Amino acid sequence: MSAALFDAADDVTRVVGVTSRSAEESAPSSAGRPAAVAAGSIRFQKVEKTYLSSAGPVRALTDITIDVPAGSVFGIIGRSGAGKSSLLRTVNRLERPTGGQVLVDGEDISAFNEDQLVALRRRVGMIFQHFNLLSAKTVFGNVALPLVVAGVPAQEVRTRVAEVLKLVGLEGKENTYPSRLSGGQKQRVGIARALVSRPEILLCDEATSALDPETTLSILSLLKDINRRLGLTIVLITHEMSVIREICDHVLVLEAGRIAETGRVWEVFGNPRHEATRALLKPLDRGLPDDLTERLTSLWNGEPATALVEFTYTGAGGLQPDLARLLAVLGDGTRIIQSNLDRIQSHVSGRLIVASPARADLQHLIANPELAHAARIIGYDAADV
Ligand SMILES: Nc1ncnc2c1ncn2[C@@H]1O[C@H](COP(=O)(O)OP(=O)(O)OP(=O)(O)O)[C@@H](O)[C@H]1O
Repeated sequence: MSAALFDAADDVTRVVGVTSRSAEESAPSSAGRPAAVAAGSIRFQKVEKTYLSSAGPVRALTDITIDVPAGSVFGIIGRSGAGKSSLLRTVNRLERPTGGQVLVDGEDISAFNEDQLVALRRRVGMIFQHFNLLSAKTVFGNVALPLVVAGVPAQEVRTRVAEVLKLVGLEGKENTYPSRLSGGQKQRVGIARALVSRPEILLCDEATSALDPETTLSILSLLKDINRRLGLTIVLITHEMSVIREICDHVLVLEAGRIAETGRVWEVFGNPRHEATRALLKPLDRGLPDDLTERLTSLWNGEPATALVEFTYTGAGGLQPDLARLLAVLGDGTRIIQSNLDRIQSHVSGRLIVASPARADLQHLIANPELAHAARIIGYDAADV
């Protein structure tokens, strides 16, 4: 989220409902939900968003239609300015679409009045990149805030805060102030505050972007754990494919406000179709080392040489690198040079590069659909690579 564009303190105020009339029971959480719709489902239907700025209209979202299954972890990724924040924030009406509808549990939230919005924001929790904690309040005070605002009795507040602090691993930190916490602990407080209202949906706005890699992994694993244990839907935005790979079931790639592609994570990783997706995946692809690239020739002169062959796996149809089969086809002297394989949602995808003695029929031998989804000779080296 572009910090300059939004007032983060204002966001958290609206999300915990400080400015709204307090009444936890103001509108029943499932009011109006069609019987067949699972709690925690979201449908974006022809969603459009155009901002009116002093420089003229800015079209942020165009024709977004997609379902977020209840109970899934759904990642939205895209380059800066692609529209991720704009889309995420329509789910709790921090942004209002200028066209189309957002349905939460089958209800169109665009016509919600103030009371319904208060109830919606209890069903849809949110965490932020910069945590947005109140520095003058302790961990307990921050986490308790949404319940206190909602007029929940003190004893129940204590019970529920203790419950969520245990869930996020912050027992014993109740009386600590945010300034004494690490970034990861602050985000755990943010998660606890979002969960204390027992939401069906958790929105994560670049929740790990301000954290180091190790803390990022611990927060992602906490989110996955919460998703599994509580069954709540998680929608997260990120600009890092590694975050998507780590915890998401489904991914939506946005490009200039439109859907570039979408699908299950293993499908999109294994066979990225859009240029924007391939660019986002690039940092995860190690590529061939320079020392090898520089030595390779594209033509073979028939003399003894080594051929470097790249096998590509998309994860489709259960096809995996089978070393025995590769050796049976390529023969003795075949060695693995580099592997860029990933196992996502039980599907193996990526690239395997092997060195094999050059021979005239090699191209024919590797074009075997039982070996890989695609295969190509990268080049030849007269010496042994
Ligand atoms: N309040 C606003 N007024 C005017 N333009 C806006 C506003 N909010 C967002 N935009 C514009 O809408 C487009 C999408 O912005 P958005 O913040 O949704 O993208 P993003 O993918 O989340 O970007 P980033 O990763 O940089 O946070 C951008 O062109 C942005 O400049």
